[in-house]
Amino acid sequence: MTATFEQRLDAFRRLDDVKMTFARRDWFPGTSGNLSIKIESEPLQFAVTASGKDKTKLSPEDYLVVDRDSRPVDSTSLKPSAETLIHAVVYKKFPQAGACFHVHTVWNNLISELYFGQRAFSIQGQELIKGLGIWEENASITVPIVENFADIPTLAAAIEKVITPEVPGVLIRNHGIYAWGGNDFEAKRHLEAFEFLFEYHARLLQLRQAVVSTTPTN
Ligand SMILES: CSC[C@@H](O)[C@@H](O)C(=O)COP(=O)(O)O
Ligand SMILES: [Zn+2]
Repeated sequence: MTATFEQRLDAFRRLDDVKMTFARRDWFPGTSGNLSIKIESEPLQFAVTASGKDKTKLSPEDYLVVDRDSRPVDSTSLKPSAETLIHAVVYKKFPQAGACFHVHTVWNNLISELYFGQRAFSIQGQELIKGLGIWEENASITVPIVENFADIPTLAAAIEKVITPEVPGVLIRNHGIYAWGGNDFEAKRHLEAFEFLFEYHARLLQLRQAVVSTTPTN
């Protein structure tokens, strides 16, 4: 069934809300980033940001609805995000996912470059890991990191291969993060938790370095 007018309006309003919250944090530099909310599972349809828009602004032409092949459901002059295929991969691999958000931040870019050699970033014993829905004591998480292939089908295939249901996110080297959740509230919480963990870890490394370089050796 095609998404109803009410379903679209609800998804677009939710996207507006998330978008403006992230925009206030400067999470969309240079028109980067894209957001989606699932509307229908069978057949898959989701609302996604239009490509190349200034995501710090609201306009009547910010979103469109696409199908499982990332094609617009309605006739429209809007182009779906260039990275819509990645959202589709997430929804197809994890049918329970209801929203997927992508941002480029300095912290996620730094972590993706620092740990690209291991193709993963791991962190343990941080309270904010609970923000990812992982409640065990002293939990550790591993976020996969993929190469930033310019060809989006290649990038989407690389992402499909490494994402797991345990950790709701993936880093793209020197590009950004995709995070998802059962709905927009959960996907936002996951993204915020990841960003906290990345910033904490990068700052910790900096501080340790500063302490080492100012500690007398004798
Ligand atoms: C302008 S830099 C960012 C783009 O290359 C891309 O990575 C991105 O996140 C936004 O693309 P978009 O097509 O607007 O969804
Ligand atoms: Zn991007």
